[in-house]
Amino acid sequence: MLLDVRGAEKAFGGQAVLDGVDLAVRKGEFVSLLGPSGCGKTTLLRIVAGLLGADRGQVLLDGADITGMPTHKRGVGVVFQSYALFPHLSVSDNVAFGLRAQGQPAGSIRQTVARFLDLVHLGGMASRSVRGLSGGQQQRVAVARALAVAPKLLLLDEPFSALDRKLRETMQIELKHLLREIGITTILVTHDQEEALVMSDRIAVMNKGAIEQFAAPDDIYHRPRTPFALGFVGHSTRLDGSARDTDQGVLAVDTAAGPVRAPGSFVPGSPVLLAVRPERISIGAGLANPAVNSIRATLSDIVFQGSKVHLHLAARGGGPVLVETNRVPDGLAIGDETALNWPVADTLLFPRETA
Ligand SMILES: Nc1ncnc2c1ncn2[C@@H]1O[C@H](COP(=O)(O)OP(=O)(O)OP(=O)(O)O)[C@@H](O)[C@H]1O
Repeated sequence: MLLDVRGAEKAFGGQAVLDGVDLAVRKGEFVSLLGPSGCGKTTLLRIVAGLLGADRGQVLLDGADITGMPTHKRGVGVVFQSYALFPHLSVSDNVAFGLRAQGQPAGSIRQTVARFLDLVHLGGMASRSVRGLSGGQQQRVAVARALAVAPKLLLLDEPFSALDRKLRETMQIELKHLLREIGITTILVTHDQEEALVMSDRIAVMNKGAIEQFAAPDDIYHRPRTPFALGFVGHSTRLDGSARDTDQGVLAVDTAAGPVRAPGSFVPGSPVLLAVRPERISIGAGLANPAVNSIRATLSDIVFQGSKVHLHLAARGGGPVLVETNRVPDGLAIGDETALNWPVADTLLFPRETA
């Protein structure tokens, strides 16, 4: 592991913000800390950066305990949400800043600055003032400045939030490729699931000061471990139910929309939550197939998403259902009732909290 955070705890004014967090990041990996505002992701990043001390716990980088070490000695590069560029300095002087602070010789500084400005496509703007740069260009300077000192670890705190959607998407892909090329280990803080899905090798889904799941994007989408991870990454339809019985590893559940089956097992009578991703549901005739769940629902809205269509339905006796499809089935109109089918194997099962 390049980075190993063990049992990090932090409270502000008696309020716990990090609740004994462990985070182990492999060398060369791109990891996102994903979660809603206030879940503690920036606090965790700042502890890794050395900008904030944890109340308890340890931070190891490359095997060395850096828990009490000041930021500038840690070998980490940080890109902040605001970029925090030096406004009175030129593009190249911004990038050279850390190298000068390290006391590197002028010739080598010139070479390094030129190399990183080329990498971020700002080769022609070295002598420009950073004041006149666009948001995307400023971000590139901030990235070049952070990378120029050859950190072991790059920390990115919501670095795309000041950019408009189109530029954000371009910069995400560009930065992902650049960081992979350099091979640097990176941790990104974001509340944007798309961003985390696009960029990460693994995502740590955070909720209320704890990591609920730390896994590859694909794993979190298809095998969310908690209802929170299910809800925070991707869309889903949720059905509340009560466990009936288990037969050969498949649980039968009674829901308001009718009986539904899911892989798993619970004590009969337990409150459970069932969920299914929108692209797994198909519209058609009702099926009496033990490997397929089938419920009935009424179409309430059709929302075009470009290449996909979202169908919003109301389950008979139940709540809202979301179906993602390539096109609206022939003859299906708003107000029509239809059968919805999805594989039992694609049905997610969780314990349900009851108030
Ligand atoms: N220096 C501080 N003093 C007091 N409370 C703080 C301090 N820093 C953070 N907090 C509180 O700790 C909680 C977690 O903050 P943190 O910035 O880590 O959340 P976050 O998940 O990064 O959210 P956001 O996306 O809004 O930045 C918040 O409730 C915040 O108000």
